[in-house]
Formats: sequence, structure tokens, C-alpha cells
Amino acid sequence: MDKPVIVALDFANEVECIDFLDQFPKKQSLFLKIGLEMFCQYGYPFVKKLRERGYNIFLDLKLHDIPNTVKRTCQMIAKWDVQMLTIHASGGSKMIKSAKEGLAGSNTKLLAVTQLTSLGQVELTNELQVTLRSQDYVTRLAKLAFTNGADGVISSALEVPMIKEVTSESFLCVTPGIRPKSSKIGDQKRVATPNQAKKLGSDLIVVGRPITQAKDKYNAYVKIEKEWNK
Ligand SMILES: O=C(O)c1cc(=O)[nH]c(=O)n1[C@@H]1O[C@H](COP(=O)(O)O)[C@@H](O)[C@H]1O
Repeated sequence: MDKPVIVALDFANEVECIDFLDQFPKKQSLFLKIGLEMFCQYGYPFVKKLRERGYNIFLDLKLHDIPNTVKRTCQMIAKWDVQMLTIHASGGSKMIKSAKEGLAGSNTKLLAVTQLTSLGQVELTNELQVTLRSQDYVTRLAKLAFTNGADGVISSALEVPMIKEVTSESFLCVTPGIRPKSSKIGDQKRVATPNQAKKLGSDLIVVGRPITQAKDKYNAYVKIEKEWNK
């Protein structure tokens, strides 16, 4: 079976977003990522609306707070019937465990963001003063997420083989920073094409602007989906 391409719904408002979704055939099953931009404007009613339309939802809130706050927030989100939720792995072992506890009883997969794909080695070393090599930092955070109960991580596709090696083959690697050959890289740093992501073993890819800012958005989606599943 074909693996879905998760589309990042990073739109200025709901009208633009619904207009985008209406460009797809009615029966098209879609896996959609609701991020901070849309969630801050429309909150849970928007999530509910898209679930009722039958879409799978990846709720990308990148939670990063003290364990108690994260647990209580996850307890709320557990009732929303979303497929995936993000936290930051750098919140630490207790926060990761608390998030998982908060989601208990739901089918929501917990994914921990390792190093944002918009950060390269230069930012890691000079700004965050992390002395590790980027790939070691990513695998370290992935291990932390794995040992504390997360279902998977968010990383660049470039790190997937190393992450699977230190965790498990079944530990989910969801990879944004996807750029087909002709696309603009924008603010991303650690990027891969859909085909590279496939070869590197990504479980799911997340694509935003190469689809949402394309002239023919549906066609851009179809092309990426074909390359990803080829
Ligand atoms: O958690 C994420 O989804 C995420 C993590 C990360 O490290 N990098 C990253 O780009 N993302 C998200 O993935 C999407 C990528 O969008 P494009 O760069 O437009 O394809 C955005 O919605 C980001 O918020």
C-alpha cells in the first residue's frame, strides 16, 4: 500500500486552507499536519472539523514545558482522536514520559522533535553551544525519546539510518525538510528529496511549501507522492 505524504497546512487562514483542500478529489484520503499557525487561530474546533471530514491529523504543537503541564495538556489532546502529536525531545526524560502517560488510552502516536531541520551544525555549535556533531546530537535525542516511551521522532531524512540503528527498526522516523529537486530550500537546512527520504528509510514525509505554494497544488502533491512511493 502507498505511504501517505503528510501535508503541512501552513496557511494564513482557514479560507485559504479549505480552498486548498477542495482542490483534491473528494475521495482522496489525506494525512494533514495542523501546526502552530492554524492551531493558534482556530484551536480544537478546526481539528474537529478536519477529523469529521475524514482526514488523518498530525497535530504539531511541539510541546516543551515542565512534565506536569505537558502531561495535563496531553490528557486533553488524548480525547481529540488525532493520529500524531509532537513534543520536543530536549524537554528531557521526565517530560517525554509524562507526555506518554497523558496520552494513555488514546491511539495518538507521540513523536519527539530532535534537532529542527532548520538548524545546521553552525547554529548548533555557535548559537546553542552544543559541542556534539549534529548527527550525534540527533541520535542522542532519539535514544532519549525511545527509552522514555515515545513512538518515534521528527528528524531530517538524512539521520534516519543512524536513528534506526540506535533505537529500533519499528521506531517511527517522520521527516520534514523535504525538497523535490526543483524546489526552493527556504529556511530549511537539512533537506532531502522524496526519493532520498525513501531510500534512507523514512516512515513518513512531511511536505509544506513545495505543495502549498505550488501553482498547481494538486499536481505538486501527486508528483511528490509518486516519487515517494516509486
Ligand atoms: O515538527 C515538524 O513537523 C517539523 C520539525 C522540523 O524539524 N522541521 C520542520 O520543518 N517541521 C515542520 O514541517 C513543515 C515543513 O514545511 P515546509 O518547509 O514548507 O515543507 C513545517 O510545518 C514545519 O513546522
